[in-house]
Order: sequence, then C-alpha cells, then structure tokens
Amino acid sequence: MPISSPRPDLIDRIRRAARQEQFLQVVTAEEAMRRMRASFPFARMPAETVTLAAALGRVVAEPIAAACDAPPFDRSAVDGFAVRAADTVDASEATPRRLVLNAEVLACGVAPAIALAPGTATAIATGGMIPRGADAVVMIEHTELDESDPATPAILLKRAAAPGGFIGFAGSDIARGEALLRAGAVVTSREIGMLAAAGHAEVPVVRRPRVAVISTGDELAPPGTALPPGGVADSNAAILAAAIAENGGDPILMGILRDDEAALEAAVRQALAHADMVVMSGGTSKGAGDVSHRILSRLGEPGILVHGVALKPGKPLCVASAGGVPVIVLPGFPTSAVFTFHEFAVPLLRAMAGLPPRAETEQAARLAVRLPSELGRTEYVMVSLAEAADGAGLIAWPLGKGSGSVTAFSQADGFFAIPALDQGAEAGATVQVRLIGGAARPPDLVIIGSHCVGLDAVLEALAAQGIRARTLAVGSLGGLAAAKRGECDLAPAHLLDPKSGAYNTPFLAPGIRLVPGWRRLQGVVFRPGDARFEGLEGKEAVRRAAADSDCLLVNRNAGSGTRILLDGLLGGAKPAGYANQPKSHNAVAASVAQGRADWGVAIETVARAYGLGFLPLADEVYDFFVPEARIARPAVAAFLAELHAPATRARLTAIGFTPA
Ligand SMILES: Nc1nc2c(c(=O)[nH]1)N[C@H]1C(S)=C(S)[C@@H](COP(=O)(O)OP(=O)(O)OC[C@H]3O[C@@H](n4cnc5c(N)ncnc54)[C@H](O)[C@@H]3O)O[C@H]1N2
Ligand code: MOO
Repeated sequence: MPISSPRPDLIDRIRRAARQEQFLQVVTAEEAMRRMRASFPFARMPAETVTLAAALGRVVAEPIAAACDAPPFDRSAVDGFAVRAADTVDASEATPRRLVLNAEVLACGVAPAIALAPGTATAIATGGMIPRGADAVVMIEHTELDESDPATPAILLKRAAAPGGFIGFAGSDIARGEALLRAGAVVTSREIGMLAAAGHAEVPVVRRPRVAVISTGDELAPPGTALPPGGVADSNAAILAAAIAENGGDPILMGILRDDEAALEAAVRQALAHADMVVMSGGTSKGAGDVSHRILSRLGEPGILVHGVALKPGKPLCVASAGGVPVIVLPGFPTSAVFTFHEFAVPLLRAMAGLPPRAETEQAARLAVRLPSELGRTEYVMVSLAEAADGAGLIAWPLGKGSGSVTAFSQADGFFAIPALDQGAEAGATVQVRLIGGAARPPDLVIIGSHCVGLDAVLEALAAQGIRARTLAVGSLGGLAAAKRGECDLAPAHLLDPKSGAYNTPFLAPGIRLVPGWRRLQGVVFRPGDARFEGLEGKEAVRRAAADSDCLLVNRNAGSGTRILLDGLLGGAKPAGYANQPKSHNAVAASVAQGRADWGVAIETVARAYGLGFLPLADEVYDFFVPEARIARPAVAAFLAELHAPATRARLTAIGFTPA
C-alpha cells in the first residue's frame, strides 16, 4: 500500500537519519580503545571497609597483615600429656618412665596454672595450652596410668618424646605482622577463613563501581510482562546487569526510557549523580542516534570520544566522558550490545573494580562453512565448537543468528574475527576461536539439521545423564551435508522425495545410516474462524488458498522438508506471499497468528501452541542421519538408547508425535 501522507515524525526521522552520517565517524576498535584509555584512568575505585560476612567476591584494596598469631599460643596437637622431653629420654617398653601427674587438666580454653616441674606431666587436650616448663606432648595411647600410689597418680611412659613433639607453636601458621593478603586478591571463602583466624572482623575492599543501566526504546517492556504488538522484552538490561556484577560492578537498574530526548537526558543526569559509569543500550544507530549524541554532548567535557567503530557487531557504539564519568551507549541489538559491552566496557569496569584483565583463551578450529563478510568492518562470528569425526581437532559452526539474536552470545562457545579487509572466510579455513566463559568444552553430542520439539524431549533425558548436546537448526539438507562431511553426530531430517513419495531413505549416502525417529502431522495452519479454511480438507484448502490472491501465504525456506511438501502440493504455482520464507514452523505460526499472513504449513504441535486452526496434509517422517564413523561414540549410543526407551516414546506420544 503506498504511503499517501507520510506522518511528520516519519519525515523527521528520515531527515535525522541523513544527518546522522555526520555524527558516525567510524574508527577502528583499537583507536576506540586508545581514546578510552587516554580519557579514563582505568584505575581502581577508592577503598571501603566491609565486614567478613559481606566480603565474599570483593577485591582487597590494600595489603592486609595478620593482626595476631595463629595459633595464638603454643598448643597441643593431640590428646595426651605435656612433658619435658628431657624426662623421657630413656623411656621404653622395658623401662617405662614414671611421671607424676600435676593436679590440673588443660582442656581447650584453660589457662595453665601449674608450671611443669621436672619429673611431672600434665594432662592436656588437643588444642590445650602448653604449660610453662613443658616442651613436648605425648599421646595418651603411648602411656599407661600408674595408680600404684593413690596419693600421687602418675603415668608410665613407654617411648621417648622429641622436643617440640606434638606442639603447634604460636604464630607457626601465620605470624602477627605477616602479609596475609595482597591488594587485588579476590576474597573467597578461603580468604575469609584466614582473615577471621588472623584477627580481622572487617576488610578493606575496593568500592564496587556503580554502573547505571538504562534501556531505551518505545518497544521495550520489562521481562515477563505481556508484550503488545511490536513489543520486545528488555533483555539487554538483565544481561548487562548480570555481566556488570560478574565483572566486579554494582549494577543500578534505571529501567526503560521511551525515545524522548528530555526524559532521557533527565535520566542520564540522574544516573550521573549516583554512578561511576553509565551504560545505555539502544537508539545509537541511524535515525535515533542523534538524540543520544545531542544529550551526550551536553553532559560535560570532553563529551563524545567515539561514535562508530568498524566492527560487526557493534558499529554504532558510542562512548562519551561526562566530566570524567564514562557513558557508554551500546547498540540495541542484543548480540551487539553484549558483545560491545564485553569488548569495551568490561576492560574499564574490571580496572575500576580492581580486577585483573579477563583471562582469554583461544583455540584453533576448522570453519565448517564459507562465510561472506562486509568489507571494511572487522566481523566477529559467534561459533559453536564440535569435535571433528576424523580426529582432526575442532570444527567451528557459525551460529548464523545475526546481531539481533538474544541467544547467539549466550549459546556460542566463542567467536573469531574476519579481518576488515577480507570479504569472507572460506570453508575449511583454520580460525582462532576466542572462548567465551573461559573453559568452554565441546558438547558431547552435536546435532545439526532440522529442529523439532520432539528432539528436546529426547535431549532432556540425555541431560539427566549428564550428556550435553548442542543443536544447530540449519534445515534437513544442511544437516545431511554436515553428516556427509562427518561434522556432526546426528542430522535430524524430514526430507520428502517427491518422485517416490518416501521420506529420508532416498537421500541416504555411503557412510551414513538412517535411524528412524517419529512421525509428525503436517498441515495447513490458519486463524480459527477464518471461513476460507474452516471445515475444509487439507489439500482442498491449499488449492483454494493458492487461487485466492487476497489470501496471503507464509512459505518456508528452500531445503526444508515442509517446503518440499508444499511445493509438491502447489504443482508449480506461486501464490501470494510465496516469497516470504522464514526458516521454522514457529515463524510460520507466528506470522499467521499475528495476521501478517493467512496460511502456511506447519506441524500440528506448533499450530496448537499458537492457538491456530489445523488441517492435516501429510504424516511427515522425522528421522536421524548418523555418520557411521560416529555411531559408536558413547554419546551417540546413549542418544539411540534413549530414543527407543519406553519413557521417551511415551513423552513423544504425549506431545503429539508417533514414535517409529
Ligand atoms: N539504515 C541503517 N540501519 C541500521 C544501521 C545502519 O548502519 N544503517 N546499523 C545497524 C546496526 S549495525 C545496529 S547494531 C543497529 C543498532 O541500532 P540501535 O542501537 O539504534 O538500536 P535500536 O534501533 O534501538 O534497536 C535495535 C534492535 O534491538 C532491539 N533492542 C533495543 N533495546 C533492547 C533491549 N534493551 N533489549 C532487547 N532488545 C532491544 C530493538 O527492539 C531492535 O530490534 O541498527 C542497525 N540499523
Ligand atoms: O554493528 Mo551492528 O552491531 O552488527 O548489527
């Protein structure tokens, strides 16, 4: 439909977008970091004192010496008798030494009153204070009570004691004044124990940098609230707050702000009054970017340091210094936001928190597929790692979800860079993958192909056995190709061969086996009550809808089993909407449910989940291609066992599938 009278705010937005070009002065990531280092001290915050109970995870601000000795006095390490070693020199089984017992028992916490005279011994407990005159302790089991003279109870000692034997001397663990913790140490339960033993009830720690978090965007709603049409859950604030805490900061959630310059400026000023750093997300790019740009130039000198970095994700990053306080505006796209936060904000945050730079681990891997890349921007590609079947190390599978993904950063094992001057990376190229989260290890089971909720039911059972699976939804044909290259353990597929009408078997190749999975019902989905579909038989509905130019289809991507089915039914026709080709059953259902399309083909379970009408078309077979080279792997064997287990079959049946 043509726009007959564009709204003034739309015109304004287009004008602003053009102006925005003047603001975005893209620099390299290195230059951006150099400017940040020149403007911010990258130094730890001042110290504050906290109690031991509040010290966990904090960074020690200054060297801490032991305030007292540990142990605080010479003490016995065993239950027995304090003696003079010289009195025991000749003691043996044959010639035991008789030592007269002193009239006190040195339990823990008892201060000795009687000095130990030659020829005597004092009963002492483990932890008891060594009396004056004693220089060794003998264990009770190496003595015998001698009550031959009831007036003077004594012990018979059958072996010699070495001077210092079984005595823990004062300060032997920590001596008063000895360095206990150095500045920069992170306080764990172990440090807390030492501090308590060495006489400290409190500890000077680096004050946590307070980081205000602001999300901007008219479309945003707090997580968990019902989303209006066009609404998006504010996930950036949640992930950023947690990442701030993980990196030593104290997040202050300022909430969601609408795209309103005055309100946004007021919020940023309020944040600056309390915070040591301000992190915003959204509204940095074309059209809206000049709003934050204008605000940031008014907040104090020197103002904007960087606006635009030659990075993907992360191009519209904006960094300003409001009178020395860092204000970092991250792109709104979730992957871009969290990636730029880790690259640019985290180094500064950790320095302010007194934490060392994050340890970075790299691992070489072979890129599974060819990737084109935009010239002029360093592109960071989020990847999953899998072990190659041929034992040739790791394979990197791009997640392929783009900057708008909320899961790419969370699900990736790491990322690698395609340099700004390269137009892409070739399949098979060796790439250096920087691991996210430090100790990522490849999953036990790599599943690449078509996704199905039934698969989740099997994987849940595997997870209960501690087997971690990674699934990459690339479609049936993509999975089959990966299986042929030996790059996955399982390739779930529902490939219909239009000639024979058979599923999957016609696609078998040497070195690949087919393990039957389950059947699922495919059908036409439509909004309930739509008279164009209600009551029709599936194939008839397809015929009528395809002939109605007002009835908009949402198709599926080429290579998907559903697409092959639909193309077969359409017999070469390309009804209205045919070019709209999302990649999942869910996207088809969402499109119909939200009225962007009127019909599509999806599986019954998904139709039900979206409250849609459903007209059965075909029983679709969902099986697993398994490379023979991988079939003996324990995780694959466990998967196959679980697949056929009665409990799994019952679960699959309950959610609407028919196990093979
Ligand atoms: N014509 C052009 N358009 C875009 C360009 C460009 O150069 N020319 N750059 C693209 C790039 S690169 C990025 S990155 C994004 C960044 O856009 P903004 O920073 O202005 O972000 P928004 O438009 O506000 O939002 C983008 C996207 O992210 C969602 N979003 C925003 N905030 C949140 C949040 N707190 N939690 C979850 N999701 C959020 C928002 O709903 C949008 O979907 O611009 C490209 N466009
Ligand atoms: O540079 Mo933007 O951050 O990718 O999509």
